[in-house]
Amino acid sequence: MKELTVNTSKSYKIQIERGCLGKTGKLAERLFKPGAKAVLVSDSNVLPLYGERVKQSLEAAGFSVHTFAFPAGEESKQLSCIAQIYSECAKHRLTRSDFLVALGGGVTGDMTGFAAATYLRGIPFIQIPTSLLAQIDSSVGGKTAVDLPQGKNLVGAFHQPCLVLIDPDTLETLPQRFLSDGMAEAIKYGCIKSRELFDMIYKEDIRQNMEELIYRCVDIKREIVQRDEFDTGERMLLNFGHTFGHALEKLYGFSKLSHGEAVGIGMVMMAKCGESMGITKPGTTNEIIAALRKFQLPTSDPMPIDQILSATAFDKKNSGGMIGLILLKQIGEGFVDQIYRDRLAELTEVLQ
Ligand SMILES: NC(=O)c1ccc[n+]([C@@H]2O[C@H](COP(=O)([O-])OP(=O)(O)OC[C@H]3O[C@@H](n4cnc5c(N)ncnc54)[C@H](O)[C@@H]3O)[C@@H](O)[C@H]2O)c1
Ligand SMILES: O=C(O)C(=O)C[C@@H](O)[C@H](O)[C@H](O)COP(=O)(O)O
Ligand SMILES: [Zn+2]
Repeated sequence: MKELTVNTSKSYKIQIERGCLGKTGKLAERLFKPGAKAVLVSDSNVLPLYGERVKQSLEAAGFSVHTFAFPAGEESKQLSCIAQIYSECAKHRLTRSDFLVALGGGVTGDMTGFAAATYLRGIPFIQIPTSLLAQIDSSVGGKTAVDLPQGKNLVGAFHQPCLVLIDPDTLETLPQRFLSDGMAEAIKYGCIKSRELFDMIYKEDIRQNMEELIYRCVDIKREIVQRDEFDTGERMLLNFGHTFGHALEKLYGFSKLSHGEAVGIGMVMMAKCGESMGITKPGTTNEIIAALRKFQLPTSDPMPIDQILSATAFDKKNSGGMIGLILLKQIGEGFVDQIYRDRLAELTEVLQ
């Protein structure tokens, strides 16, 4: 078992332990009054796999639990689904001393977190991430959101969970495509902060060491988020590959590319730009491509660059006429560069 504490505006624990789903009730007892109500939010794939285990654990601890599942997939990450979660909360008369539980991947976590941030102007929620991506990234740090047709995560709030429970055993049922999806974000951490982590991912049989991978990634994210909870500086590093990645997701209607696939392509594009500007160490792009290929992740996309650049208008790192770009000096060393948006075309010429 590994445990970490996140010290942000709210302090909370992250527990990484095989089989810990069955401990949800015991851990929630420390946070909520006996008899509190919970709405357990999940998706159509995950609820049948793990819903009963979590529900029973919470009920055994004296909580009253209602479940709600939405159709699995990024296409559900919309305001209409949030409205359905609100309806569940209202139907069961949740108060501010009650709570939500997000059981599933990043889509479940982001939506449940946003519903928790806004229902009654804020109620607590527990993150129980079941995809690799959610275990290493989305369950920690309090970014919650839904997509709009215009772009990714355009409506959301910062709302930290009160507990993150990570059971690596749930990865046994995760389809290969989504395991790879999570590996893209793991490679991201290596790129921005740790050559050692990057090498571990690239050179070792990482499937044998998932707990260590989860711990290392979450620890990097925790440290960054503690220093910049509200995304005004260092936290933007976690967006490496996301400016073009989010643009691609949006351009394909949030259906063709998964988040990790799009971010992987975005990282390659950024590394190429950095190399062509003479900022990034030569050979970095090829290293990233090789790491992504190890997990059968795509490394390029035929979408025309002018369309990608137009779609970046909705990136949250835009401010006035400037946009924050996340670039690498080398693997393990990311930095944020503010540039004038009208220079984007020139700086990305290498991608034509
Ligand atoms: N808030 C953040 O900081 C943050 C960080 C990274 C990504 N995200 C968001 O996370 C989302 C992507 O997350 P994701 O890749 O987990 O997507 P997802 O939630 O859609 O899960 C991927 C697929 O795996 C299935 N699944 C999840 N766990 C499973 C399990 N244990 N067994 C079987 N199937 C399982 C889901 O049903 C789904 O079909 C995107 O919307 C992205 O924007 C948010
Ligand atoms: O936690 C963060 O900060 C991140 O940027 C993590 C990203 O992996 C994640 O995809 C996040 O949701 C993107 O945030 P956004 O602010 O660009 O919507
Ligand atoms: Zn991401």
